Amino acid sequence: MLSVLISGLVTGLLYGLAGLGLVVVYRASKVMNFALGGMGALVAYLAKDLLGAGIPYWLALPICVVMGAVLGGLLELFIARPMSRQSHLSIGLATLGALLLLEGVIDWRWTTNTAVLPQFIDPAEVLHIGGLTVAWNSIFIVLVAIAATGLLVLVVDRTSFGLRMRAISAGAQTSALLGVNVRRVRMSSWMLGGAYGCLAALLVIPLTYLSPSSFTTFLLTAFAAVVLGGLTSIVGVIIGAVLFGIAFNLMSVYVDGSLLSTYTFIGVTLMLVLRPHGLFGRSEQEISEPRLSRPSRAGRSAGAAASRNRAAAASAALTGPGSLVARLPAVKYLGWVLLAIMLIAVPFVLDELSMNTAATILATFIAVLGLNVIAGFSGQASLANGAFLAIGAYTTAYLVNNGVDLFLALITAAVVGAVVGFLLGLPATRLSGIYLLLYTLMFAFAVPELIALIPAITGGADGSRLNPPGFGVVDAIPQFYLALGGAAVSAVVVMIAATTKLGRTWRAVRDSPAGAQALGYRVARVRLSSFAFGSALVGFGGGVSGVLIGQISPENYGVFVAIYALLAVVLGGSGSVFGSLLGAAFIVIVPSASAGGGIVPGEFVMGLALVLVLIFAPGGLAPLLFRLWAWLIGLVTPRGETVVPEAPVLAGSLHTDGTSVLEETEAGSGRMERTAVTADVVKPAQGTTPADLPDEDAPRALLALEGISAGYEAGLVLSDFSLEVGAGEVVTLLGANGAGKSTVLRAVSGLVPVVGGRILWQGQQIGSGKLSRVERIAHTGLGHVPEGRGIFPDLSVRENLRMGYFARGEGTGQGDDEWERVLEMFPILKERFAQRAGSLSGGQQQMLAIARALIGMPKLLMLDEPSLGLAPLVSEQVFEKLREIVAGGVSVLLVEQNAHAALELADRGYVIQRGRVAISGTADELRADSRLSESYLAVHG
Ligand SMILES: Nc1ncnc2c1ncn2[C@@H]1O[C@H](COP(=O)(O)OP(=O)(O)OP(=O)(O)O)[C@@H](O)[C@H]1O
Repeated sequence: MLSVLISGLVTGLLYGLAGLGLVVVYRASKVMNFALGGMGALVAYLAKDLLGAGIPYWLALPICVVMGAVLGGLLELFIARPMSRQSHLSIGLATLGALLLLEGVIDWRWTTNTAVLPQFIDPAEVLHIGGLTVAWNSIFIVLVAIAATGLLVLVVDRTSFGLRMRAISAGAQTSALLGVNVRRVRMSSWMLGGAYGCLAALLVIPLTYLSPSSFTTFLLTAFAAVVLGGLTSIVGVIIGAVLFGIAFNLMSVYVDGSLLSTYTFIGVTLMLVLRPHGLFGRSEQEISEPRLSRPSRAGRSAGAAASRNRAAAASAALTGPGSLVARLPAVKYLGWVLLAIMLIAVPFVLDELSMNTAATILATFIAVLGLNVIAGFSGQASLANGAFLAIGAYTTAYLVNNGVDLFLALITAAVVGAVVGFLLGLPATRLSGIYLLLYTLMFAFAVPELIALIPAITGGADGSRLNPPGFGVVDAIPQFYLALGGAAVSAVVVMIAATTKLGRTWRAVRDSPAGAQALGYRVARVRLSSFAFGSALVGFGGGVSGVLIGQISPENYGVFVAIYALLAVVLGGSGSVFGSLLGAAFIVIVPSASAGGGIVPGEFVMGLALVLVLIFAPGGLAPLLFRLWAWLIGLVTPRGETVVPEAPVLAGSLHTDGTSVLEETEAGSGRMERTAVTADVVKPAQGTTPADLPDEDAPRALLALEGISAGYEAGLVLSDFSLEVGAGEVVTLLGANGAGKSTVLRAVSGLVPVVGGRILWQGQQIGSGKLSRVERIAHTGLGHVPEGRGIFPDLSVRENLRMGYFARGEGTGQGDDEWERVLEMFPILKERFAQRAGSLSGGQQQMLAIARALIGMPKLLMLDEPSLGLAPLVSEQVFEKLREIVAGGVSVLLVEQNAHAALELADRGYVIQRGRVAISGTADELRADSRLSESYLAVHG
């Protein structure tokens, strides 16, 4: 018993260590780095080579851990960073691509065969304590794991890096405004995660075996252990993992080892339903930050506009009013008809081998399409595809082997798929992101066990034959037409569903669950319907592909089947029927081509393709082909017959270096990019000035906005907007909701790119040279307290204040004169030093936000609606503090709804209306202006 507990402890600590590798990255980037599995295997092979070359273990181990850190850094640099504006899930999928790529590299350089990596300490070396024998290697693992965990706790809780990491986990944009270099922190986290994951791999692989995917399998279980412990607490992760390891070992010895994954699935399900944030985790509060999309890139230059004109012409040729499509509706389906004819002709033109491949593609297409309904149409990424394929195949086999007609059996497989999908979907509708992935992954692990459990029906581990009369292994042509018929029916059913209300609600829920709920949709029910619908298709596809395989067994349906299916959805195009076909063709052809003597391993090609598509064509291959098709149709359309929409042109340059400040800050992360056309036409830029050189006629103003245009993907908000703030001046910016006030402040801070005009800050142009990134702008003395205060809720008051130091471009110091002065000014904060900032009252949070900005010693303090949501008395206290700050000589740019209070404080003011300056003048002039008193002062006075 004791030895089982000890081995459980060792396993648990290793799960924990691997889990920490995942958690560190997750905390900084909200991404599950699945590539860690491949990284661990790669460094283990490297370790084997180093040991083989005579390098001692004590040296090889740290070399390989450093290598893990380097791999982590490369992943951040080449995958996470270019994708930083995409959803976390997309980046997670790209790491799956990187996993395949790394496995391909291992295949290429080393082998696909299993090997053995020796243990650090010879297993023969044991310690006898009483009657107990413990291997020294186990003691070594326990000590290393405890030391590594302790070190990480110290780093995260006590160092400046840890503080920055926790801060960006709650709000990357706000951290950047405070001067934190978000990219650098993320890079360090990926490196740290790589080192921890690879250390775990080097300790665990010697206990099992070495193969390209052995550490991935371990890591997927570690993933479960980590989520059980809770992602927010490092110690929680380790304790959760140890409990998991011990329970796992006890079960495998005392209960039924053959049902381990099933018990895990049940445990994970209960945990996710009862404690969604794990045993020791808690719901982490994040700062609500705006998603800042850029104005359309296509509109930034005349050249781009011209090419967009051509693309628009081509699209209009296909779909626009008066277009070819409008005149001849059949053209819309021309592609499908051509494809159908080609497919029907396959048996007449292709040899048997190629025909079998085509049949496999079609059967795979059905399953990929089913997953696309779940993941692409309704936005629920699932790893249970292999399990549903198995359910469909076994149902079909059982019925056919008992004399049921094949077609009836296939329909039953679809019904069983739908029912199981519905049941699985019940808890799934409450889950999203990695929690949903984990849940479906555990289900995928459990199903093969359950299949083996009922050998009377499934044939157990030996599998089951599925050779319906007329469709046996030698009947290639009927098999092909079965797959083609199944694929055609599935495609038509999905196409019809997509155009009905059902399909529209799927997409509405995918694009914005909250928005869909506000519109009256029952989100859970909609998700459940897509889960059941998609699973029915996958079950049906399982039956069809089972007929093609002939002899089915649990190994056909491992978790990699699901990973490949997800890959096919993303590669082809999520939410696209044609994309599913492309994706299916890819995952069938590439591995079989490489198995047939290809030079490059199939995993490598698939992984690389997935990564490249996700980075450069996030919509998948189908939209690209569609554009090509539209272009071809455009070519054959007689000139002058198409209606080309007026293509708007955004003239003028963005920045002198051609890049937006926003692109570099990752401020808009979490949103899928879509290329939209901006409808506004803006005036040309007024020329640019090299930022690092003093301006020729240097402005006296501290801050000068000179006819700027700026906005978002949906359209420009500011146009020809000018404003100045002099040294020591207090300027207020007034305007109605949505007028563009916050956008002005965001443009100054570099969060929103300026596409026309320029902003000069102390004579240098924002967006270029030294001022090309948000955090660098903050370092030059520009303080920005954003709308909603931007307090880090889970950091203490003291830690929030320490964040202020980053704005000076230094590390976190404390206790200097400024610190003391600020605390004197806000004594309440000193009283609440150790308290969680999220537990402060609204007024105190506002004081904290202002105090934190002051610690950064700003020359100009920009405040976005500091009185928002505060009771009048508290709001008056905030203004009292602002008066003190102004008396101290800090310039202020104040955005306020309360015009009365703002004009009392300000020297001058501007009123903004629909992105332009409507009125400007001194505070007295504005107070006397009847237009202003009608619209603001009367209401707020
Ligand atoms: N992140 C964003 N993405 C797209 N559009 C946005 C975004 N933020 C604001 N907008 C749009 O830009 C316009 C101006 O918004 P902005 O927040 O600058 O106005 P505001 O004057 O500060 O008003 P409010 O007091 O409501 O914040 C609005 O039409 C708004 O819908």
